[in-house]
Amino acid sequence: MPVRIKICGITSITDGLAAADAGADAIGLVFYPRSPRFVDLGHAAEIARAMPPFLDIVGLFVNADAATVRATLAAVPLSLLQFHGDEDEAYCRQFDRPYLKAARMRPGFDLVQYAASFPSAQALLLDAFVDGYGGAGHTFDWSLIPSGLPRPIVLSGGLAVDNVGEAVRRVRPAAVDVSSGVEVSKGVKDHAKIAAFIAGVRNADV
Ligand SMILES: O=C(O)c1ccccc1N[C@@H]1O[C@H](COP(=O)(O)O)[C@@H](O)[C@H]1O
Repeated sequence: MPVRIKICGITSITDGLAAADAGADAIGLVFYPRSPRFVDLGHAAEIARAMPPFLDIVGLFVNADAATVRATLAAVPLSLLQFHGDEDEAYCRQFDRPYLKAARMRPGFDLVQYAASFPSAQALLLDAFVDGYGGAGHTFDWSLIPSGLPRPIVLSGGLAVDNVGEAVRRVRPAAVDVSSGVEVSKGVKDHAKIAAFIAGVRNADV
C-alpha cells in the first residue's frame, strides 16, 4: 500500500483543492482554538463541502469537550478524528468514528505501552514533544520508534520537502502528515511545496 499523505492545517478552499490536486489523500482541519490554523465551524463546513470525493477530511482536536466534538461532527463532514492532546481511550472511542491518537515523542517515552492503551485507534500519529501540543515544525529522533508496534504509524513533526524522503525510507510509516513544512506562513499553504512534498514521498516509497 502506498504511503498515505495528509496535508494538515488547511484554512482555505484554495489550499484544500491544491492539496487534493497534488495527490494528497487527506486534509486536516484544526479545531483547536489556540492554533493559528484554527477554523470555525462555518468556514470548516464550506471547505469540506468544496473538496472532491474520496478525499479524507480529518478534524484535529486538543483536549476538546466531547460536546464540542459532537457539534463539529454535526456541522462538518469529517471522515476521521485526530486527537492531539491528553485524551484517553474511552474519550476517543465515544464518537464511533475512526481516529488517530497523537503521541508526543521524546527520550524515555514508552510508545509500546502508549499504543497498548489505545487499542481502538486506527493509527498512532507520532509528533515531536513541544511546548504546546503540535504544529510546531519540530522533528524528533526517529530512532526512538520501536519496531513491531501493534498499530500503523502516521509520521509527523517537522516533515518538509528536504527530509520527507529520508523519513519514508527510514521509518516506513503507513502515512505522513505535514503542516508547517508546506506553508508560506502559519495557516497559508505554499502550493509548490505541497507538490514537491508529495513527489518526495512518492519517489522514496518504492
Ligand atoms: O497544526 C496545528 O496548529 C496543531 C496545533 C495543535 C496540535 C497539533 C497541530 N498540528 C499537527 O502537528 C503535527 C506536526 O505538525 P508540523 O508539520 O510539525 O507543523 C501534525 O500532525 C499536525 O497535524
